[in-house]
This record gives sequence, C-alpha cells and structure tokens, in this order.
Amino acid sequence: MASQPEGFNFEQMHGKQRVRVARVWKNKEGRHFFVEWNVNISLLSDCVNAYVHDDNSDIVATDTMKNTVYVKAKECSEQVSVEEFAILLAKHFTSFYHQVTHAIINIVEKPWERVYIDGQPHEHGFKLGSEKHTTEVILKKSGVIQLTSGVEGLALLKTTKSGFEGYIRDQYTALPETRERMLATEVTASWRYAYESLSSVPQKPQFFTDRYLDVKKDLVDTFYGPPKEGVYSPSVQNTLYLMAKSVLNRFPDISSIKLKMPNIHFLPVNLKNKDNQTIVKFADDVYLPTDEPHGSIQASLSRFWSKM
Ligand SMILES: O=c1[nH]c(=O)c2[nH]c(=O)[nH]c2[nH]1
Repeated sequence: MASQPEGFNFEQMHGKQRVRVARVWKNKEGRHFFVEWNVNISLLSDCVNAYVHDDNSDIVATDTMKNTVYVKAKECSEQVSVEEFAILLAKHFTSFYHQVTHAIINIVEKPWERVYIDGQPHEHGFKLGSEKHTTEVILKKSGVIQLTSGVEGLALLKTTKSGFEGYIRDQYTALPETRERMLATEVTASWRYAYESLSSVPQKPQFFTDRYLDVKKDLVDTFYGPPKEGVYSPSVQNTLYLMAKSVLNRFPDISSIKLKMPNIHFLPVNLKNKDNQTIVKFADDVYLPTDEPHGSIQASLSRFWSKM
C-alpha cells in the first residue's frame, strides 16, 4: 500500500509468517485424510497512522491473523485443497476488514502421503514424501485474483540421453563437449492460472489438487521421455523449455509458468595412485555427486493471450 505521509513516498504491509497448521478429516467409512500447511499472510491496508503516529486503529494484529488460520481450518468441514484454503483466507481478510484492500497468502504443503501396507492403503497412516505443493493467492477487495500454484524440491535424474555441445569455447573453457552425461536437477516450478476474478475460479472440490498432480506428471514425463527409449536432452535449457511448453499446451487455464532447474553436477571419477597408475578410469559409471557449485538455469514462459 503506497501512501505519502509528510511528503515521502511510503509503502508498507504487514502479516504473519510461518503459521503452521495441520488438519485431519474423517469420512463415514473411518478413513482419515491429513494435510500440514505452513501459511504466510501479508495484508495491505492503509495503516500509515501506525507508522507515522501512535495510532494503531487500522491495524489487524498479526496475532489475530495467526488465530484466523486455526479458526478457518476448523471451519473446513470437508477436505479442501491448499489453493482453496489460501483463497478462503484471502477472502476472509479482504471482506471482514474494511481497511484491508489486498491479501497475499502463500502456503507450502508438507508432502504427507498415505502409507500402503502390502499394497493396501492404510486408513490413518501417513509418511513423508519429497516434493512440496505450493500456492500463492493475491486477492483484491474487488474480487480480482492472481492464483499461482507450484512445486518445490522435485528432484529428477537420468543417467544418460543428455549432452552439452557447441557452447562458447575460449581460453577459460575446460569442460569437454559430450553427448553422454548424467542429468540431475531439483525443479522449482510455479504456474499462474488464468482465472482473474473470484467468481471464475473452479469450485469443484480438489480441482487444484488434481491439476497439481497432472502438471507435475507432465513436467516429469517431458523430462524423461518414454520409458524405453527416453529422450535426448541437448541442454538443461532445452529440456526446461520443452517442459514449460508442454504444460502451456496441455492446460488452457494456465497462462504462464516459471521453472528453476539447477544443473546438479555429477563429476566423472578418474583416479591415479601415488605411482601415477590409473586405478579408476571413468567409463560413464563412477561419479562424484556434488551439490555446489551448481548451474542455475531458470526461465518463464507465458502466452501472448489467454486461451480461455
Ligand atoms: O545443460 C547445460 N547448460 C549450461 O548452460 C551448462 N553450462 C555447463 O557448464 N554445463 C551446462 N549444461
């Protein structure tokens, strides 16, 4: 929220970060459903008087914001997706408080998954998976919405069908060109939905959870290619682009996608002993895994116009 106290340009917002909540739902058959969320709230309201004077009368206390997360979780009698929960919080803050003009809600869902015992789904047992489902909702009082979903920590690796050739070679270059290498990354993706107003957001229960799983599958399938033959990657850049393009081609209600794909290096191992005899000669088999330094490659792709 921008304002001009005492002739200055001034921007401010306040909120509560890292509000952790877990919620259990039980169906009639006795099956339990479980989520754990880490919620970040930022509210924009005209509370310049709190900064400039000692007048807090326009402030929603951040402690109140924290309590609201638990009240709203309690009120969700049916299971909701992380996107739906972010939207209902944003709706609450922008409608309940006349002072609040915008709400920004970010949530990261911890990847608890139902456990399977001897192939059978457990009724109330969960284990921690790997990648995390994220969302961001920016809602204005008018109902104008920006809805983004994403995935964090999606670790992917393939042991062949990757190379890197034809790059600038100069006196600083040591890297040999190759058509045979390991390709490993940890994808962070966020995609923006084209829904522009609260009233156009799909209401179907679990719509956004299904969409999250479908987008993730599309990203993963494009990275690997078909199970038998795979697909050759000439660079992380090209693979990233194909992944982003595939998502936009498949999902008309997604208007843009941003991908971060660090190039996590596995270094070939070649070892000589003290007498200069080779004891390990690399043949695309023994690697030194590293996590730093790593290449950092990121891009975003968006439509010129919405397909919806
Ligand atoms: O796919 C790659 N992209 C790069 O930009 C790069 N740079 C590098 O050293 N190795 C690679 N690999």
